[in-house]
Amino acid sequence: MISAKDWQQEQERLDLVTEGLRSQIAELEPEVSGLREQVTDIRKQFWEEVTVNTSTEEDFEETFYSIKQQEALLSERERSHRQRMQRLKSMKRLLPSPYFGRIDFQEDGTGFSEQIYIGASSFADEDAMNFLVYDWRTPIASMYYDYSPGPSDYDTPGGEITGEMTLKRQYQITDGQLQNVFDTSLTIGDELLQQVLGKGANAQMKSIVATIQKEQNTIIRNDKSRMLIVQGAAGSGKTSAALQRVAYLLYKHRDRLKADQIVLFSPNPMFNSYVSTVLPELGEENMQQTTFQEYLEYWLGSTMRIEDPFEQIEYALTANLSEEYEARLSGMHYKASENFLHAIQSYALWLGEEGMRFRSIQFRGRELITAEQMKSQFYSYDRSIRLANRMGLLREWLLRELTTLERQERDELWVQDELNYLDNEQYAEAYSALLKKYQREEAVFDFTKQYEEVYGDFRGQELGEENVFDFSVQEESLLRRMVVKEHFKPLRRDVKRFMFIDVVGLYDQLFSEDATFRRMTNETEVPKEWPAICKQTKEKLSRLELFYEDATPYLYLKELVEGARTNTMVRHVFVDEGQDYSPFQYVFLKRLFPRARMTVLGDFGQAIFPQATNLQEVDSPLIRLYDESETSLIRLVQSYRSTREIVEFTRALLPNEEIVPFQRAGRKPCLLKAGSSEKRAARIIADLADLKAEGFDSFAIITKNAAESLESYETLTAQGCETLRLITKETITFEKGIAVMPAYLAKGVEFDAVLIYDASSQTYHRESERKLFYTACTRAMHRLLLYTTGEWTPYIQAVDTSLYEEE
Ligand SMILES: Nc1ncnc2c1ncn2[C@@H]1O[C@H](COP(=O)(O)OP(=O)(O)OP(=O)(O)O)[C@@H](O)[C@H]1O
Repeated sequence: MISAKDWQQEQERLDLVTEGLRSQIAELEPEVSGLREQVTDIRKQFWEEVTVNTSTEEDFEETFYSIKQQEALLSERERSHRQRMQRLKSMKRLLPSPYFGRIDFQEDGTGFSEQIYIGASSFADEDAMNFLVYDWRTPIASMYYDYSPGPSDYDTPGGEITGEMTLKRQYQITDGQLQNVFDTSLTIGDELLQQVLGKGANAQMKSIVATIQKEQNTIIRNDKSRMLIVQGAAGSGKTSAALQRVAYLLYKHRDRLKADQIVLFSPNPMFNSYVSTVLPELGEENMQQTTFQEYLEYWLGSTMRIEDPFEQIEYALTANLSEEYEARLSGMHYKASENFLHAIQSYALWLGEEGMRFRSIQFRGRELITAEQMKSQFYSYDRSIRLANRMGLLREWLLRELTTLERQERDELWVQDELNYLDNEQYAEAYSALLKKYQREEAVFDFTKQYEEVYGDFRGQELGEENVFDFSVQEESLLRRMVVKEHFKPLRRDVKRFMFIDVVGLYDQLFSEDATFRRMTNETEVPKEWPAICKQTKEKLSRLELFYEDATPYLYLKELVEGARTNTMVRHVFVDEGQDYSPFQYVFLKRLFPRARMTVLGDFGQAIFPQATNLQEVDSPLIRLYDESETSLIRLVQSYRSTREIVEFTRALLPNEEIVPFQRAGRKPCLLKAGSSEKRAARIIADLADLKAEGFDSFAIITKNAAESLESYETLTAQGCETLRLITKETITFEKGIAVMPAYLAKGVEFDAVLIYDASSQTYHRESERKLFYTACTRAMHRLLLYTTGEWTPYIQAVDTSLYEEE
């Protein structure tokens, strides 16, 4: 705590800043609403004031400049309105708590020390001469996060500034009143962090600006790496740092980077709702948010049914052990591997030489162009041309062929039949087309005359000898052309979309017997379950369905053959829960966003999907995705979410993970063995009531899979537990209360208390499920309670007998 005198000085300064904010708000508010009216007025008058006159060239020019002028005026007013509006909003946001930190810094070579107050945004006094508050993202503010009092420095566009930090202070301010002031010698005082972390969980994630830790700050401000990889233990603040980083980038590059040029790939739609308030809280717009599944659906959903990752994990967790299961699991691993990625790349090269598969173009039950014709045309192109480019040439060829075939088709009998059934509208269309054609041929500009002539002809009147335009002959030929053209339209559209390539067949062909597969792909390491994997994949394909593990390789192959799509607008891609993506998916993202930098955040300790990628191993495909010189890896080991007691328990579940608990004390986890399922339910209900009475209000009953969620939901409800919320993969909003959910949906989110419904050895015994169990337990901030009706899962190594209770 600081002295009473210092406290008083601080409160006086706070009053001064609050007063300054109030008076500038009062000044700006009427201006902003005035501007809003002006802009609306200009919009309304826009067309009234502009008289469109195109009689002469000068008139036209005048009109053009008048529009331009109005437009410039409007956009200037709008810009100024936007800027003032933003200033007003940021001042209003600052008002209750204008800053959270202060550093006193004496720059080398100067004889005085400057007081830098740091808050969520900048605020200057009336004449904009003095900064009363510095935005946390300014270069000078970085020292607050990076240094303790003593020698310190920061980077500016003009170079490094060095000096001495003489004071570092933290504030808790509510409604313009100082609540707490801490002087700190640590980088960021533990006291403030203790207080923040001790609070209850929210339905929405909070911003951490006031307590960003040094290592998190390096993530937030990294502006060099093309690829920034963050491997961080559960609760180490990866998601928090990612969102602060978005806010930082938007601030630093505000003149050229907009929120919609940043994309976040999230683990599930509910997560989107969980993180959606952080950026608005910081005065920034939200970035785009999506899931990889959405992307797959977008490109493949119209032709194939794609299993989603949750269906896949449900299978992995619930299906009975059998040969088929082993094969599917082995397939999941193999299809997500780099080996398979290379196999597909080699397969594409092989296809450049032989084996390409096409779908013939059918028309009225006939084959217009056969697959064989396409194949021989395709392989007639120069082999040095890239596969996708050759495919482009073939597409051009097909379109030309269709033009020829379309012409030939006009004399077919079916066309005559169709002519007899044309309706009035189609006739009218033909006449209007004829009219245009006639106008072009005659090159006459007298529309009236033309109309009369054509109209006359329409009524059967003769045209003069010199007018040789034979309308009836022309009419029939035009109608024939129209009819055939209409029928050929879908053929052309399909050709343009590369529908003539048999991608299903190409992917299917890949799953050939061992020797053929090796020959086509140069692959040496084929899983021993290969025949069964082939059978399963082919069966699925025959129904135009794809396993989740097949969807990305399938799309990858499709793009190797057709050419890849790219999005050059996006500049930053964030991948949260990055361990859950396969090498394929990363190659994809790199190709899809060629101008973007990538930030991947994840924890291999929580890798619950079979397609997992290790983020930090030297030979991790992620580390090799971009050039080594462009790649940075940052490790976070300190865990902030859970109490020390919970972290000590959870880290024993994963002996190889490096996790350091933050020193926040709480109750030890409680392991309760109940005599029956009913007794367990009764105990859970009683525990929930106690936890509520203690003041907690966000709870999760976490289960292994969806079936167990439903069962526990029903059992607990039947025994009188009300207001339970059953979370499924379709749930899109995150709310407080008691949620019942499978562990894989609890990824990335947190609760005051977590209750593991069934921690028995019967439910969790496979080594592959250890990380799932760990993920579930690490969702707890303050309390962790585990229940069983049988033996405890072997992952629990707790020797502390005081944790165990029996009913
Ligand atoms: N510097 C910080 N100051 C205050 N709170 C923090 C800080 N860093 C992390 N936290 C808090 O710790 C909790 C966990 O953070 P976050 O969800 O970002 O971690 P994570 O690494 O993404 O976790 P997980 O991988 O387990 O999903 C959140 O409540 C967050 O607010």
